[in-house]
Amino acid sequence: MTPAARVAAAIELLGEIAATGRPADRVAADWFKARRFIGGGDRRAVSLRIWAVLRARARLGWWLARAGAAETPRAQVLAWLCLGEGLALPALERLFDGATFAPARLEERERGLAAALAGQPLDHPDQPPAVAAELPGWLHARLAAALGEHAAAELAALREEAPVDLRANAVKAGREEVRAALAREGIEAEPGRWSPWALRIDGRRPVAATAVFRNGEVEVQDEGSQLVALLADAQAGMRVCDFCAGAGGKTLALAAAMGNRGQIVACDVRGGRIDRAAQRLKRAGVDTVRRQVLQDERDPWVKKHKAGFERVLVDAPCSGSGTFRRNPEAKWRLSEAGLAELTALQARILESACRLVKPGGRLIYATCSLLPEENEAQVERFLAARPDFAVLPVAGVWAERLGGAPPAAGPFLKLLPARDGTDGFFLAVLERKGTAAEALHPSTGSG
Ligand SMILES: C[S@@+](CC[C@H](N)C(=O)[O-])C[C@H]1O[C@@H](n2cnc3c(N)ncnc32)[C@H](O)[C@@H]1O
Repeated sequence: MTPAARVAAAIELLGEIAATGRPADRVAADWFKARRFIGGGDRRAVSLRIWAVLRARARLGWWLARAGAAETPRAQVLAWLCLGEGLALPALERLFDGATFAPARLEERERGLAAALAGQPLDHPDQPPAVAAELPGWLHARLAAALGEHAAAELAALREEAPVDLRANAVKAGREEVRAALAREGIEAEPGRWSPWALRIDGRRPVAATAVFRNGEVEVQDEGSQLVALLADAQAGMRVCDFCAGAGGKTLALAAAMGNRGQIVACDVRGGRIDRAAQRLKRAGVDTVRRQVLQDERDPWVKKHKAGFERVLVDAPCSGSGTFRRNPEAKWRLSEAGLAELTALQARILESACRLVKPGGRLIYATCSLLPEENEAQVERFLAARPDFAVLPVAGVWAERLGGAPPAAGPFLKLLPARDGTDGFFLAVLERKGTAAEALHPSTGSG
């Protein structure tokens, strides 16, 4: 591809992302799949540019509005080339030259726009805080309030690109073994800060193409996700339910924590996601997982298996506000009404999934959100309705599983990107009162 064709491709792909409203990574994957003639180098260059534009969307929009220009994908890319890549008018005219595969020639008003933006920085002191933080106004207000003294550092971190973490699959190999194998394939990795499985690699490397990935010795997984699975404290021989298993990221880690012994039931309402988990489980050498597609959270399967599990992980559907580094466009798809729907769903899931926990067993509630309405408030509401559950302070679980102390004090685990180097996560461990014997004669009538 010529440099101009790469620009044209970025404009086209951004248009597709805006039009479909689907997650940008999936739209991009489908777009490249339909254009297999685009080689690896071109693909990387186009991807880098569209992610850069998506990450800078609010600031680019602010500059475009100031110049009186509409916020189209073409204008966004033009503004990015000026403000993010430092190109001036002559270079832009060479890219927008109207040749085959190149973007159409610049119009007069676009030349004016480029002249107005040339030499300007992307960040400007007049930008409102929400624009500078790359967040919708309502969400900026909520996150800033929730993060308090951490707001400046964490909101800045959420704007940046996330690191790439790997999880050595303990079912097949130790961390040092995996690290050495990756090094032999040219990928340097450093041990993570918290999880005994974690390796962090430098930048975007083709991990999926390595032999060590293909034979299931390593998975791509944020260190925060690994900690959630470790703190679920699933042990060999236990019966564990992963209620919102999705494509099985945490299921795989739970199985590794259990030494691939015991039984895990991976549930989800999306059958397609669980099917994707099947391939990953096979590659990882995990054979303790049964898959269960649920109609909804109150599927009769739940009642049938009440008090049947020592551990129930609810990795709830959430705003994903702790992972905005990875999905920079997700925040623009979220609305206040959508958030209210999510919190109502989380409450319904907790209310139903808790029935699966044996007396003496644990319900682990996790989100990748930084918003208290999805986290602490959700747990408080649940505990008020279910006095047969009590909070198990996370520090004790952390000390037992990982040694030492969690990053911050408090009954729950809260991970913050800038402070802890992970995605943002929340985790609460709730123990069901009573002993295992009571499981046969549960005293609460709610089933
Ligand atoms: C945060 S994602 C799970 C990610 C997964 N645990 C992992 O580690 O890769 C939340 C999941 O909850 C599922 N979900 C949504 N509504 C649900 C419901 N009512 N009952 C169970 N799962 C639900 C979604 O399909 C989604 O896969």
